[in-house]
Amino acid sequence: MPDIDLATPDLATPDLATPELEPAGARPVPASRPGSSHTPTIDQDDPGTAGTGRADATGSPSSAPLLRIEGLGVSFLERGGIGRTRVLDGIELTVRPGEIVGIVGETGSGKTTLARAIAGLTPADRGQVRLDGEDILGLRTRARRRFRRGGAIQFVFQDPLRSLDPELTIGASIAEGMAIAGVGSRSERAERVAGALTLVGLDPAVAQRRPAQISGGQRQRASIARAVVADPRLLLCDEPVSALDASNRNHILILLDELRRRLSVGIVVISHDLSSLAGIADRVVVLYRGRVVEDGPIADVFAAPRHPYTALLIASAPDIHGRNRQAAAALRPAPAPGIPDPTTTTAATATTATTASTAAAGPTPGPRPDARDVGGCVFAHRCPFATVDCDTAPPRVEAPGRPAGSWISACHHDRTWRARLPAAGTAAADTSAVRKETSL
Ligand SMILES: Nc1ncnc2c1ncn2[C@@H]1O[C@H](COP(=O)(O)OP(=O)(O)OP(=O)(O)O)[C@@H](O)[C@H]1O
Repeated sequence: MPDIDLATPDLATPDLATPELEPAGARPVPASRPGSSHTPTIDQDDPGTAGTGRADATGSPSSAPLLRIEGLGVSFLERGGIGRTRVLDGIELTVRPGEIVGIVGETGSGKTTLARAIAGLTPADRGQVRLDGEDILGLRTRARRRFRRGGAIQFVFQDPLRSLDPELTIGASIAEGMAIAGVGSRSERAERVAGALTLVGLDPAVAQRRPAQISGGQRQRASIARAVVADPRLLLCDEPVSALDASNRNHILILLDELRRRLSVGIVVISHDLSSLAGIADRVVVLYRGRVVEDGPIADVFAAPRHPYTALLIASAPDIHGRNRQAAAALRPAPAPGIPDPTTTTAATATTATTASTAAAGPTPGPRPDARDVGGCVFAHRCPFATVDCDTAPPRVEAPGRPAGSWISACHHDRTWRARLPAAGTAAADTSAVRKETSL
């Protein structure tokens, strides 16, 4: 069995305690969310899944969806104002309470646009985004304002200074949303700020400091405190750890894992770092050129990807599969003009590809149309295994033997493409030894 370790070594380190954050279970569990009347249901005997509503090992849902996205499409006006560029198309996504869902994909694949569309910050052309059953895209102006003020969806950014004003104390930044919404008295707000700081592993005295007076890791905790003080149901984290050093990165990942358990909050994490996601996420959604190409339990997807693009992405991630470069080569066709290598594109080249309306010749004989224009697989134009079906039929293939909807691949050939890999690539592409480190 190949010796492939998906876990970031630090994530497996048993000593999780830092002056800022004690190990899960060591701190007294708060009686409620900060400032909330909700009481989290935490079973201390089962810290892995208790009270979270997480998908179980087979991927079957253990509670009703918190977030349900159906047929979401987003486009932007092209420069010059003529025509629109499709950035997201037909997105389907589900997040359950207490579940962490990772979103991965190359630069320009639409990850941030998806998060912004969920939060209503970027308008959608079509589709539905339901939070606890409520169609939040369909809200009219006043209702939408009320919904936003309610703070049910909160962002955590890569740069905490996007949510922490450098001129304000940490406490004032955390309390800002409550102050604007007129929530509670000054002292009640201060109490909630202290509760939120404690929840994220910071001393409440940090409230008196300014962002420049605390470390980068503490700033990211403070920005998470700002998010959780609003008692959110959904956290959207856009590259929350990519600006941090390895130690702080792990502490923030552990914190997110704790928060989903303690608060039953659903968490969407956008990340380029597949190994970080492997440590905490339940599910992974793989985006390519604005479409979901695979969506399933992260350990299963990373162990045996069903879509060739997912396989390429995983095989090309040196932090996961440094030894799998051969497999990446086997999965990667000769690049066609104008079509980026999904694992090496820059933002600029990805944009060019996203706006390209036709693709040049693919690896199979003859020129292929861009399948996006005819409803086929978005990867078909550069997939070594594509057939004519891939250019036209919209694929949505369930994993055999799994509950419906638990593991979807947008590949007609998900059961056969692996057998067509060259022998050298097949051996290296055998990712069955990949394991999800669950030592958190
Ligand atoms: N406001 C906008 N107007 C026009 N095009 C946009 C706008 N926002 C994003 N785009 C385009 O949409 C595409 C997807 O961008 P997005 O930022 O969602 O990708 P991403 O997957 O998050 O990329 P990255 O990993 O680099 O953050 C890109 O081609 C981008 O240039």
